[in-house]
Amino acid sequence: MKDYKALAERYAQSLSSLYDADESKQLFLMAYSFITQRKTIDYALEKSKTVDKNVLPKFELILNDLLTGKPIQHIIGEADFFGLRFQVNEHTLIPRPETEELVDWIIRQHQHEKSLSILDIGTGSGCIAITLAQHLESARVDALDISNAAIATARQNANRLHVDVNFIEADVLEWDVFMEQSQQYDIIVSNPPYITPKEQEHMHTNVLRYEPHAALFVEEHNPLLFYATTADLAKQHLKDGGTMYFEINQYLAEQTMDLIRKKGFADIVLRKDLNAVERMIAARMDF
Ligand SMILES: C[S@@+](CC[C@H](N)C(=O)[O-])C[C@H]1O[C@@H](n2cnc3c(N)ncnc32)[C@H](O)[C@@H]1O
Repeated sequence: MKDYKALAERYAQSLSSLYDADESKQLFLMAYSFITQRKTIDYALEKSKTVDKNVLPKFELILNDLLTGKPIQHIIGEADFFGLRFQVNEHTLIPRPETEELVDWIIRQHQHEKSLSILDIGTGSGCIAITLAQHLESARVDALDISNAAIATARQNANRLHVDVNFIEADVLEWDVFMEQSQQYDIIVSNPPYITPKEQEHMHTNVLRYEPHAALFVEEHNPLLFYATTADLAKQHLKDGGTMYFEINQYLAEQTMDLIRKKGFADIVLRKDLNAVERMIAARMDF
């Protein structure tokens, strides 16, 4: 580990200042390239020039964060999602590639429809809501989350990306109190918390240490609570012919399908992600 750090420092000194980006980010990328071996030393050298000595302390900090396993996205404060760059922090889940697949599915299904109304439940960084608003022509998008801090971050992301989304701070479990009957949607989508406490032991410690637990975990005795709640909400607030989309827990795929069936939905489709894991569901109301 120590040699590794020394090696990274040595190469950081000859890091290029050709980039316009923030120096610490350059240094981070250098260090990261060594730590992950994703980029070769040749790549680093090709970009090399002498780096200002004043920057080295920053490099130390970044490198130490990396060595303790802090996610890259939290170090640079950004994550890529569907070709867009989102600000992320300790209050928001880092958007995942599986969720990009869910969004891709929705866009392909609805790209030729105009004036869609969409509700994203548990928006976090806003990645689903903002990406859909950007890709689906003239869509009107509402997005809710229980976390005030997540909503603030999502709002900043929408502003930075020049996308119009109506953010609502609310607890979805109380939807029947705050939602007006007139709010009707073509699409209701949710990537809710779905990990049971028992699954924690198989999870990477960095996820447990750095990501918001309220975004990840449900209670052991009621792991499908958010799916049942959203299905009830959708029965009242999906337009005739509207579709509900979920990201799901792969270990609870059958139970989630059963639940949605029992709630009266039809045309239920279970879809695998690129890793062949049962990861998402679409369903229509059987009116
Ligand atoms: C798995 S994260 C998904 C974040 C984002 N949509 C994504 O796909 O990256 C679940 C989100 O649900 C929110 N959440 C948890 N409990 C909630 C509740 N009762 N009502 C509304 N949102 C809730 C969390 O704050 C978190 O942002």
